[in-house]
Amino acid sequence: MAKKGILLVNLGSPRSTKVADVKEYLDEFLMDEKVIDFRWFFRALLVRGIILNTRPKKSAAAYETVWTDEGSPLIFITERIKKKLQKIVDVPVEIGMRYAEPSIETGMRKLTEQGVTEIVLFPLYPQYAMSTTETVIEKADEVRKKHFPDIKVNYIQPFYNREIYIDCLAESIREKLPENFDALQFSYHGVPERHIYKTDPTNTCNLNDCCSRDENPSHQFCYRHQCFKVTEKVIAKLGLPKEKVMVTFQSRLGSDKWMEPYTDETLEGLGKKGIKNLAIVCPAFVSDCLETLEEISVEGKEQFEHGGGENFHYIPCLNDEDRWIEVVKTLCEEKLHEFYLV
Ligand SMILES: C=CC1=C(C)c2cc3[nH]c(cc4nc(cc5[nH]c(cc1n2)c(C)c5CCC(=O)O)C(CCC(=O)O)=C4C)c(C)c3C=C
Ligand SMILES: [Fe+2]
Ligand SMILES: [Fe+2]
Repeated sequence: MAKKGILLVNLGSPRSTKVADVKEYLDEFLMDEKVIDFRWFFRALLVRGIILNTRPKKSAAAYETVWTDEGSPLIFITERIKKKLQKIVDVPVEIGMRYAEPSIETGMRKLTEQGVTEIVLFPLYPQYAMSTTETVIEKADEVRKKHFPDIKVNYIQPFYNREIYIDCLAESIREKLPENFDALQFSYHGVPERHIYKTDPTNTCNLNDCCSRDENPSHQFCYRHQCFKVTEKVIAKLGLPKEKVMVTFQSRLGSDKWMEPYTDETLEGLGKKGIKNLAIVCPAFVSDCLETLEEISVEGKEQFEHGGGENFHYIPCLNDEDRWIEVVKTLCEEKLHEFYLV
């Protein structure tokens, strides 16, 4: 009789805030062809010849500001999600990171050591992107074929449009919204525009109005559409007027054209537009991490205040909130049942 298990997969963090460890992590991350999508030679030239000469020091200093006694927030929050989920499901649960440790291989090994032969793998990203969902699935397939050829893996799809997730996110935001705010900003992690074109098998997305349409063949693989959809559904639940809401994209890297508008430039300009009280949320991330705790809560606040803003209110990610753990459980159980159906 097959034994089932759950593997929760998140992005991963360096093992410590030492510059050498951050460099090793960034090397693995940025040398991933699904992240920097150039041929190996040009990727290595850019990453190892340019980025890794300066970025590790800067990133290590940033990690230093968010690191705690428990380590990287991204890792210990994923660990907490695992522990809470384990209490309410009756199959083993492990975590694995796309980059660094504990790796996907480590997570799969821990599951197989408990006798698991069928894994439900959950990439913890609400929206599909080549640099997140797709690279996780590719890596997990590679690991499975190489080390665990006899196990089956079933993947949970991006859940950006699932009502249970939207309800959960909307409720979480509602509870944390300040009494008075002039605008609510949805800041999603950006991707280069090229990635969206590249992963559109239908060639019907031109990164224009089509991403906001209710129906378009490209939506299943369009990160931009999926960010807009989450925003649209959440503000409908919250009963907020569109005029009070903004969507922006953060964390760009390099000189390519990334999706616009950019979060940092927007934040600098809000004060002059009369937005003095801002609430901001980052729904591309289910757990708080460097990109929310440092880039938004600290740097973003400074950018907003520099531009004349007064009250900046960061709304934390879902992290290990009980209502979110229930959503994780439901999505996992749906996939666990698919195993019974085949
Ligand atoms: C949530 C989805 C994410 C997408 C899409 C994404 C794309 C993407 N990221 C980079 C470059 C960097 N991202 C970094 C950190 C980081 N990115 C995500 C998530 C997405 N990235 C998370 C959760 C984190 C935080 C990790 C942590 O340890 O807390 C970093 C490292 C930090 C830094 O130096 O700024 C880089 C670099 C690219 C190039 C990209 C798409 C092409
Ligand atoms: Fe689109
Ligand atoms: Fe990133």
